[in-house]
This record gives sequence, C-alpha cells and structure tokens, in this order.
Amino acid sequence: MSDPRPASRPSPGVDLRIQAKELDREDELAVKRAEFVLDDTVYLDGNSLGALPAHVPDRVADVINRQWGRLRIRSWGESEWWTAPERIGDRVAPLVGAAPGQIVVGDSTSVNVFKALVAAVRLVRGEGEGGGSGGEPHAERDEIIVDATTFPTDGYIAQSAARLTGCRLTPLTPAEVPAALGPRTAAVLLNHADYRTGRLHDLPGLTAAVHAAGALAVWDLCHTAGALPVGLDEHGVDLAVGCTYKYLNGGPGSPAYLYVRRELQDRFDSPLPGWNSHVEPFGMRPEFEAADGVLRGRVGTPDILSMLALEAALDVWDGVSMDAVRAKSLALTDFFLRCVAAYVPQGLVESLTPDAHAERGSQVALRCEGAGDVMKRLIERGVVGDFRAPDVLRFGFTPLYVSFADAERAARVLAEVLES
Ligand SMILES: Cc1ncc(COP(=O)(O)O)c(C=O)c1O
Ligand SMILES: Nc1c(O)cccc1C(=O)C[C@H](N)C(=O)O
Repeated sequence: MSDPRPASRPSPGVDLRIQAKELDREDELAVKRAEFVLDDTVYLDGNSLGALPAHVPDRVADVINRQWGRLRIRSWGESEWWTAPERIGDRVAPLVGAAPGQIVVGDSTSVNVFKALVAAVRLVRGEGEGGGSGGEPHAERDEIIVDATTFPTDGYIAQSAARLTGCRLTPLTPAEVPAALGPRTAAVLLNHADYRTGRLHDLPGLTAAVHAAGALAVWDLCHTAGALPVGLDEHGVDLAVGCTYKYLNGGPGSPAYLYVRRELQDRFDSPLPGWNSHVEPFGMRPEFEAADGVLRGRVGTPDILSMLALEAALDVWDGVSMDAVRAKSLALTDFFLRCVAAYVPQGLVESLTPDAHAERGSQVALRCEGAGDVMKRLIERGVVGDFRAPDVLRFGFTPLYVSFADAERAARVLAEVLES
C-alpha cells in the first residue's frame, strides 16, 4: 500500500523544531538566559546545581580582594557582613511569598530541617522560652509525621529529631497524611515537590489539614523555590527550609534558609542556640537569651563567601514575576513530554511526572531500563540531566535559562541514545 501522506509533509522533528523556535521567540523570559554562563550543552540539571549567573565572579572577587583583603575585620560592619543572613533572607522572601523579617539564610538544609522540626515540636507542646503563649500547650503530642518519599537527609534528621523529643516517627506518603493526623501529632515534615518524580504536593491543602489537627507544618522547598510560586504567608505555613543552589543559582554548597512565621517567632526555641542567635552576641554572656524575631534561627558565624555569592546571584530575579516563571516551567515540561512522545518509541520510557499541572513541579522524571548508562551517554552527547537510583532519568527545567529548543534537542538526543 502506498503512503497516503503528501510527500512534502514535514517529519514530527521538523514540526517540533519549528514550534520550539516559535515558543522561544514568544518567551518573555528568554532574555534572562544571557545573564548566565552557559555553553552549547543542554543543561537540565538546575534542580541539582543551578548555573552560574555571569556577574557573580566579579562580585565575589570584590568580596575577597577588597572586603576581606583590604578591609579585613572592618568588613563585619562596613561591608555589612554581620547582617547578611537576615538581609539575604529578605531577598529570598519575595521568591517564596514571605513578607520581610521571616527568613534567615545560613547553614545547610539538613541543619535547618533539624532546627525547624525540633522547634515545631517544642512550639506545639508549649515548651521552651516563653512557652505556652498563644494557644493551649499540648504536652501529650508525641508524633512526628515525615514524608516517606523524602530526599533521604530529611528522613534521617526527622529520625534524630524524633529521638531527641521523645516522639514516635511515622513515615507516610503526603497523600496519606490527612487521614493519619490526630490529637497526638506534633509536627509534619513534607516536601513541596518530590525530588525523584517531580510531583508537586498540595501545600495549601496539607498545611490546612495539619493545622486542623492542631499540629505544625514544616515544608522543604528545595525543589520549588525559584521554580514556582510558593505562597508561604498566604497559606499560613509555620516553618520552612530550602536550599539555594538549585533554582536560586547560589552556587555549590551555598547556604540554605529557614522561614519562621512571624507569629511563631517569639516562641521559636531553637535546638541550636548559638552566639549569633543571642540577643547580645558581643556581650559574651554565659547565659543564653534569644534575639528577637527570626534572628533566633541563626547559629554561628555565617559563611560569608558563599553567602555573598548567593546575594549577588539573587540579582537575576530583579523584575522577574514568579507567575511568568511558573507559566514557562509548565510550558517547557509540557513541550518536553510532547517531544519525548513524538521521538521516543513507545514503551522505552515511562514518565513518573504527573500530567496534571497542579501536581507537577519543574522537572520531568522518566523511568527507563539502564537509566544510569543512558544518562552517561546523554551527557556525552551534550544533554546534562541526572540519574537517580534505581532507574530514573531526571531532567530539571530552570525557566530563567532553559529554552524550548533545549527541550526539543534533549528529547531528540534521548531517542537517539535509546535507539542506538
Ligand atoms: C528535598 C531536599 N532536601 C534537602 C537536600 C539537601 O540538603 P543539604 O543542603 O543539607 O545537602 C536536598 C538535596 O540535596 C533535597 O533535594
Ligand atoms: N546537594 C547536592 C550535592 O552537594 C551534590 C550533588 C547533588 C546534590 C543535590 O542537590 C541533589 C539533589 N538534592 C537531588 O534532588 O537529588
């Protein structure tokens, strides 16, 4: 039988390449790409380590050469090093929907998970400094619920926090949480997006359910901050943490952040009180007296070089609307999935990422056989994603610098690798 299609009909590849060009032409965020150091690889690993904003090296060089090299100790005041954690916290705040004065930057995400979770249990029980104000103390609450699908560090820290507070730890998928909440639940630690599948969890709904049970919600925003609107204040989140080296492009090991809702701050009793969280750090007093506000979330000397690299990196967000970022992220992941469906023969990959926009973060996870080897070959061919054991290919879409042409090329090269 002859082919009924007209001879001039373009292949799906030509169509998709044309569409990618059109989508890139219409993309209001496309101009942002020039603000990053990128080469001709397709970089889809910004959900692990964000790309370098081009102006950061000069700013860091100034911090090293002038602030450290010439001003030395004077820089704690003159270069405003001392106040960097709260100042940069206020730069992160609008990106996660928080009013100023509720975020401090510092330490790793793991350390901040520990602070937030232990403090949440103490808050609910009315323990600690000024304890019991603002509500009924619930000393009998002795359960911490943790997302069973979490990035491992949160699970490990939750185990330790449970041991230290005398709580039992209940690992559950986020969908199972509402039904499991009860009068003994103290705190619930959840991920806004699943690091493996890219599934977005219902932060407003789950936070409301946790509150209805009289418990507190702690959210890990590592995979959503800088990728979509979070709305911490709007949704009444109690405590939140996140890293800054993924979608916020702060650099390898850049400091994490801790959000403490304003109404909880005067009762926030950190399990890691350090001299930087003291009301009078240079008083060098033997007894601890917590500082006011979110400063209580600080611990020791801030890691200034990383922190000021992050501060510089945050400039790329000036004038960027998180709604535009979300719209592009969804369009990119939709388009990538469409290209994968068009190029990759059926049955070779299975998407673990939900189709529904309301359930999708900013990455696509594809399950396939030999995923580790497939990712190695993709990287050799200039498409950088990552592999998560045992069988997941992860592709992160950072709307500030990933283009639709990148998405099309990644799917095309994936098909070539899988067919070779
Ligand atoms: C959800 C989540 N939490 C925490 C971490 C890591 O925390 P840390 O910054 O302490 O390495 C990661 C990734 O590294 C993560 O994906
Ligand atoms: N933090 C990382 C690191 O220090 C080395 C390599 C990877 C990472 C990551 O961020 C992994 C990431 N959280 C993940 O979602 O898998």
